[in-house]
Amino acid sequence: MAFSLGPLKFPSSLVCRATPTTSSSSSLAFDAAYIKRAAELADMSAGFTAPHPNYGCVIATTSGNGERVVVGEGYLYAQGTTPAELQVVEAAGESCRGATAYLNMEPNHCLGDQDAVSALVQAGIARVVIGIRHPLQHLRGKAVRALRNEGLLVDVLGEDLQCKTVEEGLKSCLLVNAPLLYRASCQVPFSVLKYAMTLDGKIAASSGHASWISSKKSRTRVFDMRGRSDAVIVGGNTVRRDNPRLTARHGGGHLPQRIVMSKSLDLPEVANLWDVTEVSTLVMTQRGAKKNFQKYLASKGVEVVEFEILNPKVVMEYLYDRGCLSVLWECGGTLAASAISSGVVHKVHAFVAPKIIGGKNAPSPVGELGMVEMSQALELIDVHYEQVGPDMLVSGFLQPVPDLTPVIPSVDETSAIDPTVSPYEASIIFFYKTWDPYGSFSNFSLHPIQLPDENGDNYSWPSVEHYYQAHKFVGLDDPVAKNCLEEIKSSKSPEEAARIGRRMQRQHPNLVRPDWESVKIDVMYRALKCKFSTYPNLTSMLLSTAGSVLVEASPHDLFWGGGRDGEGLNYLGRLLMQLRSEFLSDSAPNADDTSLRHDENQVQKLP
Ligand SMILES: NC(=O)C1=CN([C@@H]2O[C@H](COP(=O)(O)OP(=O)(O)OC[C@H]3O[C@@H](n4cnc5c(N)ncnc54)[C@H](OP(=O)(O)O)[C@@H]3O)[C@@H](O)[C@H]2O)C=CC1
Ligand SMILES: Nc1c(N[C@@H]2O[C@H](COP(=O)(O)O)[C@@H](O)[C@H]2O)[nH]c(=O)[nH]c1=O
Repeated sequence: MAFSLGPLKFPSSLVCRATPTTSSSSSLAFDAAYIKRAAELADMSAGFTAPHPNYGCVIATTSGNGERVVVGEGYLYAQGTTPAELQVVEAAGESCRGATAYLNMEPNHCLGDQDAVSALVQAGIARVVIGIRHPLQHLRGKAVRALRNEGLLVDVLGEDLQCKTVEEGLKSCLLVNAPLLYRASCQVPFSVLKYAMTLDGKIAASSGHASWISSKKSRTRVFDMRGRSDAVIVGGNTVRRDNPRLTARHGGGHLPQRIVMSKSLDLPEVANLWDVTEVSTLVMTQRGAKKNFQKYLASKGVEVVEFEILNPKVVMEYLYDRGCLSVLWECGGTLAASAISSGVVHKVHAFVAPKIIGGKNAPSPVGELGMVEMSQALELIDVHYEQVGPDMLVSGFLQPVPDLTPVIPSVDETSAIDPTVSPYEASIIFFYKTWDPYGSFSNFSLHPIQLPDENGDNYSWPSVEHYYQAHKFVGLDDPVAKNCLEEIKSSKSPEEAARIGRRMQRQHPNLVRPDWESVKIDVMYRALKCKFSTYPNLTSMLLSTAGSVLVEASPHDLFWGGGRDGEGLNYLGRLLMQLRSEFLSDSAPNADDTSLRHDENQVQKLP
C-alpha cells in the first residue's frame, strides 16, 4: 500500500536541520554534490539489478590542507555482485578512516548478505549520508539503526538534512530508484510508455508505415531505454505491421525480454521476434487461442503464457511476479490506451519529430480513453524537455513517484499525537476487519463496554460501534430519532448498528444531533478508552504496538480510516495511538472516567 504524499517535496519550512558536523553551508554543498554523484553512479547499473535497487557509493574525506577529496567511488554492478560499499572500502583502504560515505539509498541489512554495514564500520567510516531509506518495509531503517548503534553519525536526507541545498541530491536518489519505489508501492513493475510521433501527432502514416518517424539519434536513445528495462512490450498489430526486433543495439549491456500481447494469436509465422538466439521472447495470449500456433512458437523457443482474459493489468502483475523492475511499452495507440486506462503506466517518453504526415486515419500514440472534455486530460508531472538531434523528447510522470514513508498522519503530526513514535523509523500496523491479526482494534470487534446510555443509566453496549452510532441520536426529542437509537441499541451486530445509524443519517440528516460533527471524536475516544481499559488482553495488545503507526485500513472511510492510498485522515488510528500514549504514561490504566476532561481537551487538540 502506498502513502503517496507527492513526490520530491520538503516540509514547508526549508530551515536546515543539520548536525554539528554539517552545519556550514559549504559542507552541505559538498554533501549535496557527493550524494548526487552516488545517485549517478547507481544509475550505471540500471537494467541489471532487477528486482533489486541500484546502489552507488562515494567516500570522501578532508585532506591535511582542509580540502575535500574523494577517496573512492563504486556502484553495484548487478544483482548478486559485490555491494558498492564493499568495493569502495576495499579499494580505498586506510583512507576511509574518519571519512564520510555517501549512499544514494540505505543498504540492505539482511542476515547472510555480504554486509555493507559491517564493511563501513570496519573501514572506520565516521559519518554516513544516506539519500533515501530503503523503501521495503522489512529493510527500512535497519541499516540506519545498525550504523548508529555502531557509533557512526548517520544523516538521512529529508530527515536529518532538510534544506534547499540537498533537495536536488534527494531528487536524484528518488529518481534513480523510482522503479523500485513504484514496484514496492503499486505491486507492478515501473512502467514507461515510449513513442515517436510526427509534429501533427501521428505514430505512422495512414498506411501503417512508421519507419522512421524519429531520427537515428533518437532511436539510439531508445536502445538505451530498452537496456534499462527488463521487458519491452508490443501489441499484436505492431508485430504484424513493423516486424520489430526490439533489441538494445547500443553496444553491449543489458537486453530486455521481448513481450508480445496478442489475443488472437493471428501473428506471422516468420518474424524477427521468433528468433530468440540473442534474447528471449514471450507471447502473452488468452486461454485456448490458436493452440497449433502456440505449439509452433514453442518449437521456435518462444514462451507462450495464457491468461483467462488478456489485459495490461494481468500482464504487469505477472511480470512483477517474475521479478521485473522496469518495463517499456513500445506498442501502438490501441494497447497504449488500454495500458493507460488500467493505470499501469507511470511515465511517458514522447519523441516529437519535426515532420508532418497528415492523414485522417493515421494512428496516434494513444487510442480511446473515453474522455470528452479537456479538463479530463491526464497531466504529466515533473515534465522534462530535451532536444535529441532534430527531435524533442518530452518526458514526465503520469503518477507521482511514491513516497513510502510509513507515516499517517504526517511526520509532524505523529509525534504530537504519540511522542513514543519516531516518525521516520515507525512501521505501520494496519487493522480493519475483525479477523485480521489486529482485528480487535476495530470498532466492530465484539467487546462489550459499560457506559451510560441516553438516560444516564449504566448500559452494556455490545460494541464500540453500537455506542458510536447510537450517540448520533442522543438528546433529540423526536420519536423517529428515539426509535432509531433504540433500534441501534438492540441491533444484533455491529454491522447492523452501523447500517441503521448510517442509513438514518443519510436519509434524515436533520435527526442527527446538531453538534455531532464536533463531538463525534470525543464519543469515539470515550468508547475506545472504555474498551481498551476493560480488557487487559486488549490493553497489552495495544501497548505491544508501541512505536508503530496504527492505521485503520478502510479504503472508503476517509475520516476514520486511512483510505486506499493513504489519503484518509485515519482518525481511528490516531485515537488509538493517543490512547496508547496515555496508557504508556499511566502505569495503572483503568476505565475510571475522572481523567476524561483532560482526554477531551487532548482530543480537541488533534489536527
Ligand atoms: N511510432 C511509434 O512509436 C510506434 C508506431 N507503431 C505503429 O502503430 C501501428 C499499430 O498500432 P496499434 O494497431 O494500435 O497496435 P498495438 O501495438 O497497440 O497492438 C494492438 C494489438 O494488441 C493486442 N492486444 C492484446 N491485448 C490487448 C488489450 N487488452 N488491449 C488492446 N490491444 C491488445 C491485440 O493484438 P491481436 O490483434 O493480435 O489480438 C491488438 O490488436 C503500426 O502502424 C505501427 O507501425 C507502433 C508502435 C510504436
Ligand atoms: N517508428 C518508430 C518507432 N517504432 C517502434 O520501434 C519498433 C522497431 O524497433 P526495432 O525493430 O528494434 O528497430 C517498432 O515496432 C515500434 O515499436 N520507434 C522510434 O523510436 N522511432 C520511430 O520512428
